[in-house]
Amino acid sequence: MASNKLPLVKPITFVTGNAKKLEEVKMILGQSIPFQAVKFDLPELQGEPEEISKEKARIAAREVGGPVLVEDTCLCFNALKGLPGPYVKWFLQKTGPEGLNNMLAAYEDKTAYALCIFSLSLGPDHEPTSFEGRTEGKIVPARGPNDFGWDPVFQPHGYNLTYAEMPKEEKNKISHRRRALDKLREHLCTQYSFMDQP
Ligand SMILES: Nc1ncnc2c1ncn2[C@H]1C[C@H](O)[C@@H](COP(=O)(O)OP(=O)(O)OP(=O)(O)O)O1
Ligand SMILES: [Mg+2]
Repeated sequence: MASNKLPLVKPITFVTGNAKKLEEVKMILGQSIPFQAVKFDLPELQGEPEEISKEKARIAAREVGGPVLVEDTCLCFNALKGLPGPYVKWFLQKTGPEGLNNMLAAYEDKTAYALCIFSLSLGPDHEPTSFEGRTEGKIVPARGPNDFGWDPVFQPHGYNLTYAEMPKEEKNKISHRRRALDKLREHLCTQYSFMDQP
């Protein structure tokens, strides 16, 4: 029976400058989607999270000349109307996780959400499609190993542990990145069939 899925030349190239991010994506996707990784620090626009992610995908598709996947992560404080959001990387570099917690000292509301937006582009002439995952939680004084970003100060709702204190498998079951990747996997598996390079 003829399949009505679109052919997609594999693998998709995941472009990121962040080795830890790549590690999580590999753990979550396993063998379900054929992809390879390229280490490249893509320039990032200022603006709304989805547009930042899509623009990274457009640039990556031009660089790679084929199907690419990129991701942009935001940490959004409700008391600050969503800031630092996509700029959390630069806040973190200057202040460390503890500085992020201190930023909320003046506010009663410590709630926050982690937002992850993957963008898939099939190539330089294609408009990217985005997949968003969001996990609600709150910002707490840092606890747990400080080896990935703001993990020590983010405690997801329903847990007594921060992302940093949770076993990796547990974090990857509920994380913003997991939720976004579930949507991406569903999209790829229902719309495309993977084929080898001609
Ligand atoms: N799951 C996570 N847990 C904790 N910190 C994270 C997580 N994901 C990302 N971060 C950190 C890393 C960065 O400091 C910031 C997100 O910025 P972002 O631009 O998405 O990453 P990046 O610049 O390190 O990689 P990329 O090259 O893919 O853009 O949040
Ligand atoms: Mg980045």
